[in-house]
Amino acid sequence: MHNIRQYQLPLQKYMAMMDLQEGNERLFYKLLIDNVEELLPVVYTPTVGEACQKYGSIFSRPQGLYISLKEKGKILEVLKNWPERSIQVIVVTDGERILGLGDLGCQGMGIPVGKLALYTALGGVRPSACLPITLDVGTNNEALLNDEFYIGLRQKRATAQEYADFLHEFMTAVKQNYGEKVLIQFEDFANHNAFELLAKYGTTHLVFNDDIQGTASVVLSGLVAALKLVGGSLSEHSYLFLGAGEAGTGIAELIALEISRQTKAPIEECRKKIWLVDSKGLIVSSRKETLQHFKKPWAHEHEPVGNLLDAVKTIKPTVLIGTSGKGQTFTQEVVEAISSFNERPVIFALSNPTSQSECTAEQAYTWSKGRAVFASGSPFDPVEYDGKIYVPGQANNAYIFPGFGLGVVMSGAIRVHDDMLLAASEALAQQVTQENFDKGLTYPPFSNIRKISAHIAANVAAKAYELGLASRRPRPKDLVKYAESCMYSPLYRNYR
Ligand SMILES: O=C([O-])CC(=O)C(=O)O
Ligand SMILES: [Mg+2]
Repeated sequence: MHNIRQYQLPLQKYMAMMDLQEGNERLFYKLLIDNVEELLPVVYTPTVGEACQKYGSIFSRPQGLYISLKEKGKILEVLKNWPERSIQVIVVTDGERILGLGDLGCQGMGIPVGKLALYTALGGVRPSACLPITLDVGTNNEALLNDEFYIGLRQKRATAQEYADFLHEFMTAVKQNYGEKVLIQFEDFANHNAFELLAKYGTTHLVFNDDIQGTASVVLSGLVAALKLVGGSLSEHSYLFLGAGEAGTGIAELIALEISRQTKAPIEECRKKIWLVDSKGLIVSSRKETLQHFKKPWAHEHEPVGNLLDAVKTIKPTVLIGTSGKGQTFTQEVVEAISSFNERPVIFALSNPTSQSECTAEQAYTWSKGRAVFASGSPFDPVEYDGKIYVPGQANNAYIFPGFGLGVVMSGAIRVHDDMLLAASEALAQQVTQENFDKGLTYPPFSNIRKISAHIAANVAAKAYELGLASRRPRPKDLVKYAESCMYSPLYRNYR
């Protein structure tokens, strides 16, 4: 830590940490686990975003497995080149939507590498059981195509049938090589592909989309906890989203599902409490014809509204959630408007990295005069406003996916079910203590994350058993203890 702290720039710390991961993996995990709050922003958002943008020019050694279009027809062979045989979790990207930074092509590799480092540090999945994969299907990022240090194929992205065939070969090869019980986490795919892949492979493979499902689970948990601060039940609130992509529609659907479970009302009814704004304004029924299919369930009866501020004023939501990938879109006017009719507005600015956050923590607290219950996707430091300290929560899927994945692999689950996402969400919300609430926090601190992950894993596994999706028999009696016993710890062996 002394060495790492000597570096001034976060990117230098990142590079030093990546060197350490390569040179002394145990020490890397020991540092990360013991200093998680300090190092998470280094190996994960926001710094990993900058690292991906500059990946070619900071490149020293390859990490993870690249599979390019050139390997079409030989993907199984390529997979067999990876030295580890017993893989439990794959995180795969095609780099088309890296955080809120757009198409970074092959340089998106930083994301699967970073996510899997958290699988191990936060969720205790053995490092050798983790496989980061980047599918190189080209990039439409002109700057990268012209960059002498770009590390990927210099061609436009494959699309349509060519893309579908390539992905199909990949999915088939993974199952053939590693069996049914390898968890495949899709990460940072563009909207259209993300929804399609999840729907297509959800019934044949053990797949999980972190941006749709992981984000949904973490945000639902934060909302349930926020209700302790603002009062009311989920169904008594109204929700407005800016951004109707993977995170926005994923969160919206999980909220609707949970409301439906709680009130026994049909899910179609529950969806009506939730409104989404995209780049063309409020999603309303008159736009239905031209909407992408994943937005259609949110096209409620309403006259057209062109922008977020007007939508806030007409819908009068109690909860405002940003998932658009664009920074500084929760303007002073927007925050003041929602604060004018809510005693305690709930404001979640979820886009990553920090540069893309819809507003900063300081802005949220200042413009709401200290009344907002605020959380963000990337970390913000505590803010002092009017003599009081406000601690923002970090509503990032990093709370969920490591424990979720551990629960899946330890129970030998063969499919992911939405109820397992609800189970993860519930377990996380239960880990928020009175002391956290007293500080205005809707998430427990990351310093306890391994204990939190064990509880999430146990609840997810319990649900998998209940649904008949778990293949590990017999079912361990105490699932929390079992989860803890499965967790990798970076200890040196004793030699005699
Ligand atoms: O990586 C993160 O910090 C959260 C996430 O999945 C995303 O923004 O795509
Ligand atoms: Mg992501």
